[in-house]
Amino acid sequence: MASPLHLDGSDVNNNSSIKDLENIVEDVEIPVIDFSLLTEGTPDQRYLVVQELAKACEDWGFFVLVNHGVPDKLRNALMDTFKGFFNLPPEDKQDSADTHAMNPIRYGTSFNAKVDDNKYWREYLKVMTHPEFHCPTKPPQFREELKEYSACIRELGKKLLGGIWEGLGLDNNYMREALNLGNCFQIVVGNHYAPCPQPEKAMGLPPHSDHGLISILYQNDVDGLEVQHDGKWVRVKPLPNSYLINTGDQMEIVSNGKYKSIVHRAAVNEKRARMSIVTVTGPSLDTTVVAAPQLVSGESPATFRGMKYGEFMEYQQGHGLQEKSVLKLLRL
Ligand SMILES: O=C(O)CCC(=O)C(=O)O
Ligand SMILES: [Fe+2]
Repeated sequence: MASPLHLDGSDVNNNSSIKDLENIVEDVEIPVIDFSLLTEGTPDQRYLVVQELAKACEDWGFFVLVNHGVPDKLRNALMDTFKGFFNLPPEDKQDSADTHAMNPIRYGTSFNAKVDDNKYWREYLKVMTHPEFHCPTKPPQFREELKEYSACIRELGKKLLGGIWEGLGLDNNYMREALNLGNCFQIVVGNHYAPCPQPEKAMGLPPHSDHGLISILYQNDVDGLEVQHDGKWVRVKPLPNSYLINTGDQMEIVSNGKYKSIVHRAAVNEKRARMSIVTVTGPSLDTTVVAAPQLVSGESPATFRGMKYGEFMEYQQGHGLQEKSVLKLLRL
């Protein structure tokens, strides 16, 4: 795949401090959660995996999910189809050009090329798939595959969230209603990071947290995701066929700060194109998200003021991406 970016300086991030290259570690054990125990385990196994999930969310905000049940064939087909989209002639991709944060289909480079001071070495396609399903018309197989994939990930997400609420001592039905998860917002993001001639000077995505409740990510066989943990950047090496799950800003609000959204970034390399597909799941866009009342008390007052999820997302997507900048605005 040819890179849509240029090395005239404008697309390479010259701000090397952002990279913090000294501080990257690889040999850290990231929590692994066996999804099948949550759905098919004995009551004892389920109890234990809910505890593991709670610990992973509290200590990391990030974990590897295995035995998730999403067919490999479907995942691989969709990855190929996203690749097919990025390979289309520029004019076809420009039909979906990112002009506004709330457009249901958005293609672009960097994060928000209109406002980014430094451009990121990334090409993306963001497609809203729930409560209304959207899809680009090319490649022709996109619609069917994305429909099936997004439905599959919604199911997975609902079950994972169920386990997370349980670990927080919250009632699943209550949370479904409070966050209007029947109309949950879902967006599928394809990222393409072409080989970069000067990877030491560029970033694919800068340090940021995701806006939703949880994000469910998989990548091709090229690493590059780094997550912030205990003051270090941990380079993630996924297990074969796994998903990488991270908690987002709405989870931090709902859990009243107990489960922090994890700050992560994407590094690029000189040799091989990297691709990732990230599905972000959140409450319905019109839900005003606040801490679950059961987690607020005299000793633990609410940490964030409420904001409609749709407004939160629009603000985050319409500005430059910077750590947890939107969440910080809501801190009480
Ligand atoms: O490509 C990756 O590994 C990270 C992508 C990401 O963080 C995002 O799309 O929000
Ligand atoms: Fe992200």
